[in-house]
Amino acid sequence: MSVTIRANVPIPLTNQAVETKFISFSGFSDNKEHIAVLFGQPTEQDAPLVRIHSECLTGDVFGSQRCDCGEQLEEAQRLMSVEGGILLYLRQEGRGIGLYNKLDAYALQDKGIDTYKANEMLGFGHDLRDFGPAIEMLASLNVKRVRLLSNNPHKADELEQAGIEVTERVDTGVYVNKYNAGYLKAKVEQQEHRINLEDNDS
Ligand SMILES: Nc1nc2c(ncn2[C@@H]2O[C@H](COP(=O)(O)OP(=O)(O)OP(=O)(O)O)[C@@H](O)[C@H]2O)c(=O)[nH]1
Ligand SMILES: [Zn+2]
Repeated sequence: MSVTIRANVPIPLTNQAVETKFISFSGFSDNKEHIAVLFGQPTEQDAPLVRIHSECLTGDVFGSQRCDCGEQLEEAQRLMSVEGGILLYLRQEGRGIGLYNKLDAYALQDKGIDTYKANEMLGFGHDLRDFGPAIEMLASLNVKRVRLLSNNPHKADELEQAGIEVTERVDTGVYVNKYNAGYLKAKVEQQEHRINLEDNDS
């Protein structure tokens, strides 16, 4: 399994202090358009800040409050615009079930089903994500050590198992509100996400 860089193009972003480059790849086995965004010259750092972010159209683009994805994406860009870093944006919407199915899962959640059970009721696993493409992108960028911006210990495990050293797991902020409180609570209770919901009133 290996991917190669297809294009490496500067794309200036609003309010970025450092240069940003979008890198596309050839050779993903799932044929999806995963992308790496480089802030500054992170590949020259010993262990750059890395965020592996799974696509969430509702949160990332429209600022949905049903999850914390939009805020986490914004935070990653804010931090990386100062210290540099690599944002790996994986096209696996809805933890891999796709947008339409995610909306079906939301409809079930509105009837009181939790986020993981809703996936299962629709006939999916609770999390269908594959972090292989992120590992392949890091390998092709020659990045062997990272500081991982995530509350999800499973992402760190996947990298370590693939031989990429996680020198530090950096917690993201806690973005709880009345619409996403149940979703975040399920992540903490069922998937050991490190999110301190205690100090935050929803
Ligand atoms: N199936 C399903 N997917 C959801 C739901 N809410 C958010 N998502 C998806 O969950 C994924 C969240 O991805 P990330 O933010 O990268 O990962 P994470 O596992 O929450 O871990 P962090 O790195 O701490 O953010 C995205 O693909 C969202 O589209 C939901 O209720 N149901
Ligand atoms: Zn989301």
